[in-house]
Amino acid sequence: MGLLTDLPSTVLYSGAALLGVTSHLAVFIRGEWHMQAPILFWVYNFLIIFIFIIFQQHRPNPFRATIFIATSYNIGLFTSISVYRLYFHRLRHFPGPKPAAVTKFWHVWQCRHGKNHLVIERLRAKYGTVIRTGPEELTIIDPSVSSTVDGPRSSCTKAVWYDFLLPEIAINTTRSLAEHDERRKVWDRGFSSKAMIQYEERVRHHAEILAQRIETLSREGNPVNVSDWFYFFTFDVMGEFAFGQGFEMLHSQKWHWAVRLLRRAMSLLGPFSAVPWLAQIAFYITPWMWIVRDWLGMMEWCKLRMGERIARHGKGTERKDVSHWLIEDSLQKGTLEKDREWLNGDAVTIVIAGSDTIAPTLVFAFYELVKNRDLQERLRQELDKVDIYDKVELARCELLTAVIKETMRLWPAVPTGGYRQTPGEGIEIAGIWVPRGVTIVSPRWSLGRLEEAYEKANEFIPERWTTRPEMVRDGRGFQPFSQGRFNCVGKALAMAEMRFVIALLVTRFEVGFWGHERGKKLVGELRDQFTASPGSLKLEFRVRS
Ligand code: HEM
Repeated sequence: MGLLTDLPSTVLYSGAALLGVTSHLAVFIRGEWHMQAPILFWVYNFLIIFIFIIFQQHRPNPFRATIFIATSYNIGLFTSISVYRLYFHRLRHFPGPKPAAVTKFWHVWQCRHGKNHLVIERLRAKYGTVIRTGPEELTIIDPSVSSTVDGPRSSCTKAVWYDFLLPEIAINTTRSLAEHDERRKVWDRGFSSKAMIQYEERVRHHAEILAQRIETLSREGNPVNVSDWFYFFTFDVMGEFAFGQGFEMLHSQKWHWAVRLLRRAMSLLGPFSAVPWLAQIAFYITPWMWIVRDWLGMMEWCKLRMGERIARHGKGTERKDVSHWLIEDSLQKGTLEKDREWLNGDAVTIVIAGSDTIAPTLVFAFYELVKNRDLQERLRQELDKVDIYDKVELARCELLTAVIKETMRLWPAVPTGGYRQTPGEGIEIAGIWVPRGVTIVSPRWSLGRLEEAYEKANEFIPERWTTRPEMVRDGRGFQPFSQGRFNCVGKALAMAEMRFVIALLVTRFEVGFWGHERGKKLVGELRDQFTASPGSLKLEFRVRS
């Protein structure tokens, strides 16, 4: 204690700065620390209070001395981190903004309006294909990346980002390959062709309600804000698949409060997903705060619904939904109580992954169909020739599938997300050697707009997927559902759902922009918060005679 109180101030502050440098070089330089962030936060604050108490008895101005000591430590720590990341780090030779190499906070600031897709586009224009977008992160905009990091021979894992939601755990957030593969087997059972038939019936039922609602609005001479209605539809469907009960938004014609919470909480993923350690601190230390409270409130709501869903399992009233298969597996293994966190997390996954992806894709598909009325008419002609209630016939409609694919290319539901981490031995990606432990970002938004990969890349031309294949110069980067072990388990359901909704609405209505609407808000207010969150789009649906 004497050492701390008797030493001259300059020696004390220099010692604190040296301790900062040492703690970086000896401890923090290795491994991942984001999950320890809450503990580190408490230890740091506890030590500061402790030093202040000691100084109170021995220093003339204890408060000032404590602040100086903390500041000296911080300066030592952050100078060491910055110098190391800029001049000695394994990624120092990669181009990119210097502040991004020092701290992820640079990216947080750039994404403060939820426009990561545009931030990356600006960086691509300035730095080219490979950009260091974080101290340990490379964004690589090359069509070959997906097959390298997600292909069958890849041993890449999911990156630190996926710890963002801990302690909740779910199939799409676990970073353990073994745990993921085990859980995936259970999920696959829930998406067997037998299970799919039951889901599709319910999708159709809800789509019919959607069409009726739209018809009522249209007959009353009202616009249809598809950025609301397509979300009402998808959330109602997925709520049923997760908890055996929808959110009833198609009936109430307004947002369910839990979905509102969920969507507000998802906005966290826009700017803050770059710093998962900050999210951990917020979850543990400030659970009462603003969006954190929304997130935790939404999780609690899902937990309660899942509890009710489990209670209904096996009773005569139960309808087979995705949760049925997850609960059934836990019951068979006798691990229901142990698996509760998985079941809660997976239920949230069903709702978010199933709704927040299909809804924006439908919104943008209709945006493109109203921009190009000739295309809409050609699609209608194709659909008028088939029985849209026949799933197989619908899947054979080439233009319909092409419209969906082209929408997913230009307006991907997951615009920049899907981060991977390079394995222990490092890996060659797009002809570059990337060392171990590096986060790889391969943004679909930018890949879909690569002129090297697509002729007239910024134009919506569905024929590139049918009669004009030469317009796809390099299709390897087109992975809207991802590929390999982490690929989308709901892909077939999603395609069937989107095909049916588009077919139903296009054959029943003629669709145009409402009034002076031209989609300015839709695109201008589009936010990238892992999934795409579009602005509003008001359309006019006129019942076909
Ligand atoms: C347009 C519709 C959809 C698109 C574009 C889409 C896209 C994706 C993508 C890109 C991934 C990989 C995410 C990552 O790497 O972190 C993914 C995973 C996943 N999706 Fe979808 N998805 C769609 C619909 C659905 C539906 C309807 C469900 C059903 C509940 C679903 C459930 C999942 C699940 C559970 C995963 C995690 C799979 C795993 O890690 O094994 N998705 N999806």
